[in-house]
Amino acid sequence: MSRPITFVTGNAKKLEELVAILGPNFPRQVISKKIDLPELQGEIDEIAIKKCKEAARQVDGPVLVEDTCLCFNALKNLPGPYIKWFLEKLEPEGLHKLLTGWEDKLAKAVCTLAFSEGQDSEPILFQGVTEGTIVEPRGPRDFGWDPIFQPNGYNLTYAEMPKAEKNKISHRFRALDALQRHFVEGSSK
Ligand SMILES: O=P(O)(O)OP(=O)(O)OP(=O)(O)OC[C@H]1O[C@@H](n2cnc3c(O)ncnc32)[C@H](O)[C@@H]1O
Ligand SMILES: [Mg+2]
Repeated sequence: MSRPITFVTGNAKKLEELVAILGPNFPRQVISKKIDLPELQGEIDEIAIKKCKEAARQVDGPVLVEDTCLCFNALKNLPGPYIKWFLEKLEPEGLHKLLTGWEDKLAKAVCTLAFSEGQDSEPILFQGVTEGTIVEPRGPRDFGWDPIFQPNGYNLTYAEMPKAEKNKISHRFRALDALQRHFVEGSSK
C-alpha cells in the first residue's frame, strides 16, 4: 500500500473544495496538515515546486500542495501569485477598482498543484485554468476573491454560484482532474 498523501495548506476553504472535488473514488488516501508554508517570489511553477519541496521535507512523505493565482489580463498577469497580499490589503472592492483605468477586465484563475512522493522525488505539476472577467463584488464573502470573479459563460460570480457548480468548472477542479487522471491511469498500469 502506498502511504497517504498529505495535502499541506493553511487554507481551510481549499481543503473543503479539494475533498468535495476528489470524492470517494480517488485511488490514494488523502489527509491534510495545516502548515502555512513559506512562498518565495518567482514564476508560478517555481513557487509551487519550492513549496512542495519544503512540504515534503517537513512531512517526510508524499505531499500535495497548491498555489492559486489570479491574473489580470490588463496588468500583464499581475497580481498573479501575489493575489493573497493584494486581497488582504485591498479587499475585493479594491481589486476590482485596480482595473478602473482599463476597459479590459479579462482575468484567469490558475490553480497549480505540486505533488511529490517524498523528499527524494521531484515534484510533478498539474495546472488548471478558468477564464473569466473581474466584476464589482457580488455574493457571499466566505472565500477570497470569489465575489469578483465571473467565469466565462456565466452571469454569476464564483461566490454567487452553488458550491457544486463552482466545483465543476473551477481552476481547482481542472487541476485536480489532471491529478486524478495521473493517478487513475498510473494505478491501472
Ligand atoms: O497555505 P496555502 O495553500 O498557500 O493557502 P493560501 O491561502 O496561502 O493560498 P495561496 O498562497 O495559493 O494564495 C491564494 C490566494 O487566493 C485565495 N484563493 C485561493 N483559491 C481561491 C478560490 O478558489 N476562490 C477565491 N479565492 C481563492 C486564497 O484565499 C489566497 O488569498
Ligand atoms: Mg499561501
